[in-house]
Order: sequence, then C-alpha cells, then structure tokens
Amino acid sequence: MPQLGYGVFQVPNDETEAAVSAALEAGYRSIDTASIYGNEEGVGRALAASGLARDELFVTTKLWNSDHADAVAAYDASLERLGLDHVDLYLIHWPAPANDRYLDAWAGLEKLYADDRVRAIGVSNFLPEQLRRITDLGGTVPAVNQVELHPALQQRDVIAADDAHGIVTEAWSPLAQGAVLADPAITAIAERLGRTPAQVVLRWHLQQGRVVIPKSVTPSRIAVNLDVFGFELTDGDLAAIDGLERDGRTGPHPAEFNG
Ligand SMILES: NC(=O)C1=CN([C@@H]2O[C@H](COP(=O)(O)OP(=O)(O)OC[C@H]3O[C@@H](n4cnc5c(N)ncnc54)[C@H](OP(=O)(O)O)[C@@H]3O)[C@@H](O)[C@H]2O)C=CC1
Ligand SMILES: O=C(O)C(=O)[C@@H](O)[C@H](O)C(=O)CO
Repeated sequence: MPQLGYGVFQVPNDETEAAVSAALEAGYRSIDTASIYGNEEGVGRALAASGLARDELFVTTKLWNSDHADAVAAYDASLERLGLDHVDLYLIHWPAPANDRYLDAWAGLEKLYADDRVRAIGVSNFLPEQLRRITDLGGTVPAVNQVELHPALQQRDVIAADDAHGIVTEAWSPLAQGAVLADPAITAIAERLGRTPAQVVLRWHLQQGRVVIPKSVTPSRIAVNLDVFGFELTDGDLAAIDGLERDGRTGPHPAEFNG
C-alpha cells in the first residue's frame, strides 16, 4: 500500500474525475473514496482515462453504516460504480455501535477476502474495544484502521491497539482540514526547512510510519502534498509537533456516530 494517497471526501462526483486525474498525473497511485461520498463513478472515470495499468493503482473504498447486514451486495454496487472488478482495500467505514452490526459486516468482508474478491480488508474509525471484538473472533485481522489523526488529535491509544495487532494506522484528515497549518510550532519548522506547513505535517506522519491520504482540489497543493520524500524532520521537530495534541477532533466520535 503506498504510504501517501489521495482522498476525495467532499469532492462532488462531477468534479472528481478532474481532481483524481490531476492527482494521478502528479504521481499519486493510491485513491481513497467511499460509497457515502457519492463520487465512486468520478473516481472510476479518472482511473479508466489514466491509461495506468490496474496493478499500478491502489484503490480503497468503504462500506457505509446502513449496509452492515449485506456487505457483499454493497461491495458489488461499489465495484459497479467504480468500473472495477476488485478494490485493493475495502473498509468498514464506521463501527456504528448503536446498530451493533459491525461483526456481521466483518463476516461479509471476510467472505469477500476468502473468495479472493478483494486484496485486503480493514476497518475505519474503530476504537480499541471495537477492534478487540474483531480480533477476539480469531479470524482475519484487519489490515488497516483508518482514523482521524493529525497534530491536534494524535490517537495514541488507537495507535497502540493497532500496533499490538500489526494493523496499519492510516490517518484521515491528516492536515486537520487545514486547522493546524497556522500553528506557530509548525510554521517555524516550515520556515526553517523552506517547506510548507502541510509538507511538515505530512512528514510528521510519514516519519512515524503512518499512511496518509490528504485531500486537495487545488493542483498546486496536490503536487506539494506529494513532494514530501526529499527532506527530514529532526527528533526535536517531531517532539514539537507531538506537543500540539489538544483533543482537537474535527469529525464525529466513533463511540457516538451511527450515521
Ligand atoms: N474514514 C473516514 O471516516 C474519513 C476519511 N476521510 C478521508 O481522508 C481524506 C482527507 O481528509 P479531509 O477531511 O479531506 O482533510 P485533509 O486534512 O486532507 O484536509 C483537506 C483540506 O485541507 C486543504 N489543503 C489540502 N492541502 C493543503 C495544503 N498543501 N495547504 C493548505 N491547505 C491544504 C484542502 O483544501 P483544497 O481542497 O481547497 O485545496 C481541504 O480544505 C478524505 O478526502 C477522505 O478520503 C476523511 C474524513 C473521514
Ligand atoms: O468523510 C468520511 O469518510 C466520513 O465518514 C465522515 O466525514 C462522515 O461522512 C460525515 O460527514 C459525518 O458527518
């Protein structure tokens, strides 16, 4: 799985083909969408138009909360919209604890995986106790847990639980939707290194082994966000950004969100 991908939350379907095409042209090879984003068709059109071989691409989509009871049918519908015969990573989008159907959803994803219809399966927005209910089953361990994670919300308990099971932690809203980019600790590092604040934040994630999927519809930012493999933060820089934790959640809390 590429460590840096491109996310398309809040990109309207009719603008998604152009945005994903710009990302593929800039060099991204991993695209993160979801059935609830309503833009899988736009993603699919860009993939088809790119001329890139399928095995050069890494496509992630997600099972929405109302579909936990029939994951296989929801997967088929996503494939139809994407124009693909498989995706590389299929995630349960949220645990939706009030519905309490995520173990059924996991059984559906495990069936897809056992039938060789998807390259990897995982979860998103899972808290440690929700992950434990899945790993306690003794079946397939999720490959990935995609969670909100950025300097203002560092999710150390979730990362510890992921690490304990060998699950890759993937950061959504890795830039906190822009909310951390004016933080003096980050701008000072950016100025010293001659980089942008977004590049510094992405580097902070990457140097700690996380997968990131920044979103931008702005071509210059799409390019800048990918240009983060030619410099390094020092241990002091990493520690300064670690100091920005402030429980600054921007999205819903997984213990409460049922969609
Ligand atoms: N599993 C889940 O529940 C969730 C998953 N996600 C995934 O994570 C992806 C990323 O998260 P998202 O919420 O979009 O937030 P991000 O943290 O990626 O931030 C996106 C925002 O930051 C701006 N931005 C991007 N790059 C820069 C830059 N270099 N300088 C300044 N501003 C910048 C964008 O503006 P502009 O576009 O105008 O350039 C946009 O407003 C989503 O697209 C989606 O794929 C997101 C939310 C929940
Ligand atoms: O973007 C996502 O992937 C999300 O799950 C959420 O942002 C969700 O769709 C939402 O908008 C909740 O208010």
